[in-house]
Amino acid sequence: MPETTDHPQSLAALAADGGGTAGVPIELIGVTKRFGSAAPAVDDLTMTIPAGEIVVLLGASGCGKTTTMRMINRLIEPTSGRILIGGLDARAQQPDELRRHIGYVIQQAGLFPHMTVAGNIAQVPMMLGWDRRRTARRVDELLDLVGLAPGEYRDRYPRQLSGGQQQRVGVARALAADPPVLLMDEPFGALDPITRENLQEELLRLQGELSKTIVFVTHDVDEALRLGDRIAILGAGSRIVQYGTPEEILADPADAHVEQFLGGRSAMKLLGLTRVRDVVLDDQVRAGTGDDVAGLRHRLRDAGAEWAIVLDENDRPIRWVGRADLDGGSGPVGALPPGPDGRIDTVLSAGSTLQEAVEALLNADREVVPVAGAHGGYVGAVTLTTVRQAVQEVRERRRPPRPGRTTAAGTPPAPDTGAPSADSVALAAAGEADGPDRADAR
Ligand SMILES: Nc1ncnc2c1ncn2[C@@H]1O[C@H](COP(=O)(O)OP(=O)(O)OP(=O)(O)O)[C@@H](O)[C@H]1O
Repeated sequence: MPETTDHPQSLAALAADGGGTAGVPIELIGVTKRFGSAAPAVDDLTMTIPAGEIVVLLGASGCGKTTTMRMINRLIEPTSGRILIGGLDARAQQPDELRRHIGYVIQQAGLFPHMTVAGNIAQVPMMLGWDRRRTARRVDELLDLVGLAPGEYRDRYPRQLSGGQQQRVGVARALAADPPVLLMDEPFGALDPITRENLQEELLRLQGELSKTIVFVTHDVDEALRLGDRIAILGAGSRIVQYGTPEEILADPADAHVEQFLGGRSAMKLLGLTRVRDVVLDDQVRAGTGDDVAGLRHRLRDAGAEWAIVLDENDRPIRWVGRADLDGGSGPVGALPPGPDGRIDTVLSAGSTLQEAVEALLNADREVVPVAGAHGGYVGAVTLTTVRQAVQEVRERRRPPRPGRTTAAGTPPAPDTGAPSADSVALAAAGEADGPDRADAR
């Protein structure tokens, strides 16, 4: 092992001392796991999980997702291949030590029933030899972070918590020692849909603050699309069928298997991922309340339009005014009596998804819905044509060049982390012996 390098030699050294450790990349290189003589559970898997991203492993039951994940924290030892975490060979780390710096969240939280919430969260800090005061402070900080009031929850036992609260404690426990990597194995699988959605939102919020590298296993396509910066769709033996961003996968599914997996509603799902602000909006004839009625009539005629949108002095949409409302009128537009069909029920925000836009269009009385920018000012409008064009455009834009897809499957460009090269790290210190397969990490 080279002694003179400035690079850290262990994940413990990578983890800042309570100071907010960001994620590190994970590389799996030709990783295979065989259980006995059966076909490999994981067969020669090579993939890079970029630092600070949520990468979702998505695939049918038994395809090897959990085995893949558990090889990262050495709950399962690979039969062959290498796994680098932050550039460090996982085999060169003591398994226990490695696991203290890789958070692990499983279905139904896996909390110790005889320990309080605080006791559960304090497990890893105690193993790391933190003193009581520091540990107690960290427990409260983490409870706050996952949205549980420390005073109310720290002394409860797991049985006194709902499933969702238990899972929040599970996440707090996994984050206790501020690990750069979080492994989450179907963490929300046992929760009802509403709790599940809330926790997904919470996870995204947390990740916005923490930027960990998160490997997330699920069978649920919608969960994958919602959470993943990238999704790896796995076939038998964890073979990568497609690896890309949700938009890339929806816009250009690698094959019929992926399309089938996506549930055949890829256009609708793409709508849910695309924001109104990112598409070319339709423009409507605009009118200020002080504009002259006769002038507006001419403008509508010249534009071949039936309706204009009336905006207040701050450009906020007030109502629609039609050619028929203007006929025979004079003076300012703002003085016209409101027409029966001019009401604006819905104004979309620029942050709305195209799916929300379609819902608004279906519920609206007209085939156009205005969109407001940050301060409520009108920025354009959505019509069904806008939506259709946007989907086509997203598909074109997201579609990677064909030969590139082989690159996408396995190795997205890894950011330069300044981590040591694999060769600078001792390789075989931990030996090859199988670890405690199927044991749950604490
Ligand atoms: N300890 C073990 N001994 C023998 N076979 C195992 C062991 N663990 C997993 N397997 C087998 O390896 C394959 C992959 O299992 P794994 O749990 O990784 O799949 P998975 O994709 O996570 O499935 P699920 O979505 O159902 O959890 C399966 O065929 C499974 O039976």
